[in-house]
Amino acid sequence: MPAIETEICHFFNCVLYLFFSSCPQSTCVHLLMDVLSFLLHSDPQRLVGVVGLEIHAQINSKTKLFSGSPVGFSAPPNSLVSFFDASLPGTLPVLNKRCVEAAVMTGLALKCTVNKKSFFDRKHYFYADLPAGFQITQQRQPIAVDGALLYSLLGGKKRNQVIQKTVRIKQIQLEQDSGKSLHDDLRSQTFIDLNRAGVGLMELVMEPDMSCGEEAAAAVRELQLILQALGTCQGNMAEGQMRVDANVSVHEPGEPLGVRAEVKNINSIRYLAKAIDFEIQRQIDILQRGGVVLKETRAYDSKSGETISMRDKEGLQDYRFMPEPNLPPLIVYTDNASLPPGIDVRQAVVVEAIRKRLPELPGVKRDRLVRSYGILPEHSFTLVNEEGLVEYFEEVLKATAKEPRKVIGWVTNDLLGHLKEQNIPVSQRSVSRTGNAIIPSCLSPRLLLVYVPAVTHTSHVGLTQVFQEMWRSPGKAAQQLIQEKDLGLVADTNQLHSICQKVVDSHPHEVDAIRNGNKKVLNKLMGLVQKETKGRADPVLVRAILQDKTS
Ligand SMILES: Nc1ncnc2c1ncn2[C@@H]1O[C@H](COP(=O)(O)OP(=O)(O)OP(=O)(O)O)[C@@H](O)[C@H]1O
Ligand SMILES: [Mg+2]
Ligand SMILES: [Mg+2]
Repeated sequence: MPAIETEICHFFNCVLYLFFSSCPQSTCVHLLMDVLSFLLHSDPQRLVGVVGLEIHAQINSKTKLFSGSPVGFSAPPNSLVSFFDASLPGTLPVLNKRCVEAAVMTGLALKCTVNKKSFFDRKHYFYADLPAGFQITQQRQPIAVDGALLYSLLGGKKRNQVIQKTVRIKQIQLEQDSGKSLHDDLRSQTFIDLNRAGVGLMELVMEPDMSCGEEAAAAVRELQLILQALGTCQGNMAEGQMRVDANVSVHEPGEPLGVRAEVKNINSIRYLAKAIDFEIQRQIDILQRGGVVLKETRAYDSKSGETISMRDKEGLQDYRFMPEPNLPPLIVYTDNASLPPGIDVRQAVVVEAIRKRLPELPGVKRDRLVRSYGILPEHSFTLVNEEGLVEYFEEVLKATAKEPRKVIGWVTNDLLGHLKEQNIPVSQRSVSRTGNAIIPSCLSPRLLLVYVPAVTHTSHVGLTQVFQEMWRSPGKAAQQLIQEKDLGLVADTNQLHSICQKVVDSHPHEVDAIRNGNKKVLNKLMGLVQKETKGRADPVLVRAILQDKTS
């Protein structure tokens, strides 16, 4: 709060104090004073949002965290359930090494400290899809702590300035997923599907370092790309493989954090941004009206675009955490040299061995693309954002030996435009919707090689036309379309001669300029010839003819 405002508040406080302290009913009065003083100190105009995320990422593993049942999304209900998943008495957990390795790898990629020793705990709550009545999680000492996620936003008027941000990762804990409740409203029945019960989760807890929906969305998108690059989580939010709880509060900068409301289980990045921005505004409105923000759990309703109260969090807090008695401490080893004698190496989780397997992460990939190909940073974001697009871009570059800046324009505008229009992910480019060869052939660099020389060397015009025709006429080969639609390169010397002559005759000033040594003007004449031929004239021939006619 600026000095002058502080002075004013202080003055009012003194007046209030003098006024009320002379009154007899002092308790009541002090309460009133507190409220008034709060209202004077808090300036709702200066309130800003604070966001901290908890992200549940399903571990990409063939089997569950503590049982051998397979993991699958759309299997028939209760077909992937072992006795342990159903919590039958006498069953015991057996830790899945693959899940531990996934959490360690994710921790390393997010610059966390990996705890050599971590523990499993029971978190008790009652819900029909949790047959044991508790979830095995890591409350006391999780597997990884104190990391950071670097992410970027596109800012500026044209949204082409890359703004780098960081959010701290408090911890990554291993835990079990719960089952699913399926509600049949018509018959007022609830069915339980335990296929998901016991699937391995990584809960990533972020510090409250973000301030709005856009930042949270960018951070979650970056995390999703990282997890997908690592292969530790498939990251498909629509299938619930990544679910986000958004903790939101508002406060005045420099003042302590406000009371948080937790918007649970958001399963789309777009909704995440909307839910957070709605929630920030809702809380600001409450404070501006002089109200109080409740500590509660809320849900996002995508239809109305609002968050709705689910339950009061205050009363819910007693999870009765206790150490999981059926699992020993989880030990991971720094390197092979630190393995104790007699241990089965195949059973051990070795951090340095996992570090060596870390792939190129999205941030590093983007930097490399900008450095090696001279493309714009925002284009590197587009490439990395679409699964398979970087590989495709590099294939095209290699096959055509074209300027990277040209290829990027074609790939990001034409190709992505068409794929988005048809709602086809780039990664599925080899799968044709129409069942014929149009998509793979369109997107194959080998095909580009076939038709690039046949269309044009200079502009994308011909190329784009062929491309569009191929989408319109599935199954037809590029060469066939070039002939049928007359899209080929105009290389007929007589025809080009007469077009060039026409251009030369109608531009005597330009011709004089060239003859007087201003060779750049030749480009203008070349442009005019291309205009006449709709960009399909062979530029090498045109240049030669024009040079001849203007010499
Ligand atoms: N004042 C605040 N405003 C916004 N976010 C906050 C605030 N205080 C804490 N957070 C965020 O709330 C989250 C707390 O997560 P944590 O898992 O520690 O506890 P929890 O939400 O109480 O437990 P549960 O796992 O049962 O949901 C963190 O992501 C943290 O950044
Ligand atoms: Mg949590
Ligand atoms: Mg929480």
